[in-house]
Amino acid sequence: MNITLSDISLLLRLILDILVVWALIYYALRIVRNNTRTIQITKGILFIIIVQGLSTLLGLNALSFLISIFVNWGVVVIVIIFQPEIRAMLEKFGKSSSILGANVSKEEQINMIEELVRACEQMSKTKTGALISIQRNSSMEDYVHTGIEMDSVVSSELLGTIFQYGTPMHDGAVIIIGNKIACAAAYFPPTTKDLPSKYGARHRAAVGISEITDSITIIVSEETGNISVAMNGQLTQYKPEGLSRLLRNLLVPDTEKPTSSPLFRPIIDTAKSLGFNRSRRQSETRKQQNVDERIQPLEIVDLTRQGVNTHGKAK
Ligand SMILES: Nc1ncnc2c1ncn2[C@@H]1O[C@H](COP(=O)(O)OP(=O)(O)OP(=O)(O)O)[C@@H](O)[C@H]1O
Repeated sequence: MNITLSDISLLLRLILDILVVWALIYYALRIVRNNTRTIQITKGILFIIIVQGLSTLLGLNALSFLISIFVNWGVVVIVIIFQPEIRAMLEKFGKSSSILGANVSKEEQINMIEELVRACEQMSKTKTGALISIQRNSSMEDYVHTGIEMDSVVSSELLGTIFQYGTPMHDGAVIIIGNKIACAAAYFPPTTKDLPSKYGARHRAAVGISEITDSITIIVSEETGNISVAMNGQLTQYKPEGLSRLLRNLLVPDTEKPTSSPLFRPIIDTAKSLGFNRSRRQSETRKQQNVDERIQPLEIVDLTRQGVNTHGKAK
């Protein structure tokens, strides 16, 4: 059998086509899964598609006509409704890692984590409420503009001062980009999910921002002093040592590996954010390590699962 160059080219194009479509579906499903709003809207769209199928099958022409008008305009409606999610997805594809983007060295990043964890530990002891979000691949510029803009290297003293009760900037969130505080007193859109009643507006805001960006958001509870982290719509409680390990795992780039050419950086970053850079075993080990760092399993609020009662205990 003769395989020509055009056959190989056709095969490569086919593989590329499948990979791109797969990545788009994978991303879309991830966005839908992590956000109650998108789950509800997707259910609505599926319902309309089923009704249209049935109406065509049963010959209900008027209903079928009405739905077809709706479907024709549906693309525009979907783009408008999903605008924040589509934007987040495109930014994720197009932007390089915030660490690389902000040109932060490994030492600076480690120093930022140490200062941040020290601040959280101190605020936890004094029960000072805090909400701190670290930008990763998705841009948080829009949220920076809702607060008081700053450009200061992260230090535990500065974070402690910002969240000091009664000061003008203590209300709202701090956003960290690279190793700098980009703003204080920022507003995050709260989640629409049903959270256990012990979680108030601060935790809602943290979960909300974690649903629409890939940020890491740390909450220190004013009520209990507990430190929690919101990521991908999930809230997990950590001890300071666990928090430090988690942040190092997620934020400190692996410098032993050779750095990639700037041309391929966006592709590699996207692949990394999709989890292609880690072997399954490495990712399992890290996951396990993070699970071990959690303060206690019963305190984990897995918001993607339905079986959570009002005390935050998984059924
Ligand atoms: N949408 C928001 N964006 C940013 N910060 C917010 C938002 N909503 C509330 N906050 C912050 O959370 C504070 C109120 O927290 P609240 O006590 O209601 O929440 P909580 O989750 O019960 O936290 P805690 O355990 O600390 O009491 C506000 O003073 C404000 O600083």
